[in-house]
Amino acid sequence: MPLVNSKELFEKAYKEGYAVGAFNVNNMEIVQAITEAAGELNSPVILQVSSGARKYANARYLVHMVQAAVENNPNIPIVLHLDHGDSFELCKSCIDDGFTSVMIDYSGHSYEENVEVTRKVCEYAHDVKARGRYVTVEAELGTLAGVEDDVKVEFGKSSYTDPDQVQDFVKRTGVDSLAIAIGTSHGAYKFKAEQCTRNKDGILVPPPLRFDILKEVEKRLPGFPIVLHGSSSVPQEYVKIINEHGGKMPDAIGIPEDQLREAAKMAVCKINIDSDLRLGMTAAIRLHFDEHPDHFDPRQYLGDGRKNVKDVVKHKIVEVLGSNNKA
Ligand SMILES: O=C(CO)COP(=O)(O)O
Ligand SMILES: O=C[C@H](O)COP(=O)(O)O
Ligand SMILES: [Zn+2]
Ligand SMILES: [Zn+2]
Repeated sequence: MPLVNSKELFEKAYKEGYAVGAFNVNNMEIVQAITEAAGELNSPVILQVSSGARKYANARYLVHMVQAAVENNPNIPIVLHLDHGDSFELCKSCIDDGFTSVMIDYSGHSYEENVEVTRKVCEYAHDVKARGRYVTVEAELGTLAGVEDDVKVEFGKSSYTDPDQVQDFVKRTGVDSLAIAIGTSHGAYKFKAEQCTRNKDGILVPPPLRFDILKEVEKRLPGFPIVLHGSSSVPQEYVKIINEHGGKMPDAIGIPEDQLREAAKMAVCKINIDSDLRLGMTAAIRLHFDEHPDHFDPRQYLGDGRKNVKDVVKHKIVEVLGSNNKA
């Protein structure tokens, strides 16, 4: 099937209590790993492109690599989504390039500016008469901590989503899904040590997600799909491999998977994961170089990286998202 938007995927996910994984793509191996995993597990999947990815890989390369993945996996629905679009112009350009879904992230601006720009993107994206297809739009209310594109939100400067704003925002913008801030955060260092406790193995345990806010949002917007960014769990086995093979990632920590699984059963229909793929790729490549100092063929170490990324995605689909066999 051709690329799809996220509308029907989210309707089904909401009804059946699972979430669709949104994984960031930056190169061919990552596109292949994600779509092979989803294909083998008969799962819908969202491939998302940040503006950093667009700069790195070139927009045309990414669109065509995703098209190749669609041809190779004709039985699963695949969405091509812009992650953290920071302007109307960028969203427009991706829509014109064939993206089936975009995020306009104006959550760092005033509420009224966020409403205005999101509304404008929706007007363009939803104009079926103009381009014969409906492009779905995600927006954000509240700000996550961590590094997001070139913007670093300091710990303590992040703000949770205010449930009192969500109805007005959705009504005035016509947006299709909403990313909310309930304590997730971007990157591999999601919490400072002083925000956490340590378990018996000395591993940091982060503060729990604000399920009370999620429940309030769900009450105000019944049936409406919610998105969680910053949802990597930072698998400690990969951090350990990285640290034991020349890397240095002290106190890297993520969101416990059981909490994400709970969220996926609720109104959360899209869960964003990027850092865990990076960790899988990096762990495999560091291990490969340590074990085979004589290797210099990129296919050998990138092949190991690709295999690890595929394992990560399969694990997420089955154990966290619950989207296997939902294609
Ligand atoms: O939210 C993300 C992309 O938009 C990715 O989050 P992570 O850094 O937790 O993987
Ligand atoms: O939300 C951020 C994503 O992980 C994308 O990261 P990036 O901007 O480094 O491509
Ligand atoms: Zn944001
Ligand atoms: Zn994000």
